[in-house]
Amino acid sequence: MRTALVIGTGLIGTSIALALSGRGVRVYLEDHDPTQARTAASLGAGTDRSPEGPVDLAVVAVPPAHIPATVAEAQRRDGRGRARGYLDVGSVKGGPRREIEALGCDLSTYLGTHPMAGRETSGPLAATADLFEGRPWVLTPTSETDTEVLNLALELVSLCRAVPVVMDADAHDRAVALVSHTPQLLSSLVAARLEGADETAVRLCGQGIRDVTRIAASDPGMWIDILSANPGPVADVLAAVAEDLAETVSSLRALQSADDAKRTDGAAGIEGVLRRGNSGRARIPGKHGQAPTAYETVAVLISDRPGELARIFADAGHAGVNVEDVRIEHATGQQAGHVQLMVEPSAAPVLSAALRERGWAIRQQ
Ligand SMILES: NC(=O)c1ccc[n+]([C@@H]2O[C@H](COP(=O)([O-])OP(=O)(O)OC[C@H]3O[C@@H](n4cnc5c(N)ncnc54)[C@H](O)[C@@H]3O)[C@@H](O)[C@H]2O)c1
Ligand SMILES: O=C(O)C(=O)C[C@]1(C(=O)O)C=C[C@@H](O)C=C1
Repeated sequence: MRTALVIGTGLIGTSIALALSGRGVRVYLEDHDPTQARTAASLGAGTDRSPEGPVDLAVVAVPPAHIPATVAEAQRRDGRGRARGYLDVGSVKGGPRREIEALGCDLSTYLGTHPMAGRETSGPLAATADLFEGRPWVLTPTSETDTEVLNLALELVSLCRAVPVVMDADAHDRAVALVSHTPQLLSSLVAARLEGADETAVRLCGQGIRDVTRIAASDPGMWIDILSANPGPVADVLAAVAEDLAETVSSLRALQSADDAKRTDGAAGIEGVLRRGNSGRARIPGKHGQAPTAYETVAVLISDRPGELARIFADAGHAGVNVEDVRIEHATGQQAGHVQLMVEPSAAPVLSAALRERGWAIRQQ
């Protein structure tokens, strides 16, 4: 692929454009808000001038409700279309595809796709070239899809260092209802309990609630669009969660009972939920889609000043230890926090000893 047109230069469009530009593709940037395209261009994602003729691939990265009309307009521009192939990156696939078909689009040059990577922030300034590295990128070809367009999509996925996954559009929508759309709502529901909560309670927020509510900071406008395009499958999963919730409430009420037998049942109910949670969590794939790996955490106290993280990673590198994952736990009301370095279990004692030797304070886990 030599040229690409990205329509919609927000978080996802600009991240794709940065990855493509970084690998030598000439990228044209377009947005209905020209300041977004200009910002993306200033970040090095490409040019905000219009291409003179058709490009190899047009990537439509606008909100789901605008995808069908945007694909149709791009295919029809100047009677010859703006590209050899068109793909969208929307979070829902079945409904938009049916609308694209209803608009009379050419289905041979269109392919619906969905990169399973994102963030809770929007816009070009939140974009990064490595957003998709090692992440699944769903492709939903049908018997009508041209091989050339599928190959262009595979090349795009490979240039973004993602992992292609081929799925049927409706199966995709049921899967993301489970692994993305319901989690978004549950995160929002937990965070919503804090809205009117007492300040004394809110001040106690620790890492657990921060983990559970990170995506509650997402843009409501984008999510209304996503959920409106996939309401049935999300309602099905949420209804199953609601049944579990009702049972969990009963178990907790039983635990309040004076009757021993009821308390035993209540404890068994709660234990059941927690254990099912353990086994569901254990199924989440590890880095780069590999089997889940149990890493050991080395927690190091760091102060909040420039260069601390760089220094700790350099010291881990000198010790010959590969840091597999990292998290930062900020201490309330202090200019300090703990950086949690996740490493292979055999590397944990080596890393702890090396960091202690270099003066770092290690917290026992
Ligand atoms: N945010 C995520 O985590 C994520 C992950 C994967 C896929 N997606 C999908 O990617 C798409 C873009 O999401 P985002 O997070 O980058 O949103 P964003 O809000 O950061 O960017 C969307 C951009 O599209 C522009 N736009 C809106 N309507 C347009 C139109 N008709 N023509 C041209 N430009 C238009 C907006 O001005 C904005 O710059 C959505 O379809 C979303 O479902 C999002
Ligand atoms: O990490 C996040 O912030 C996300 O929620 C990204 C996430 C997801 O649920 O995995 C959100 C919606 C997109 O359609 C794809 C990715």
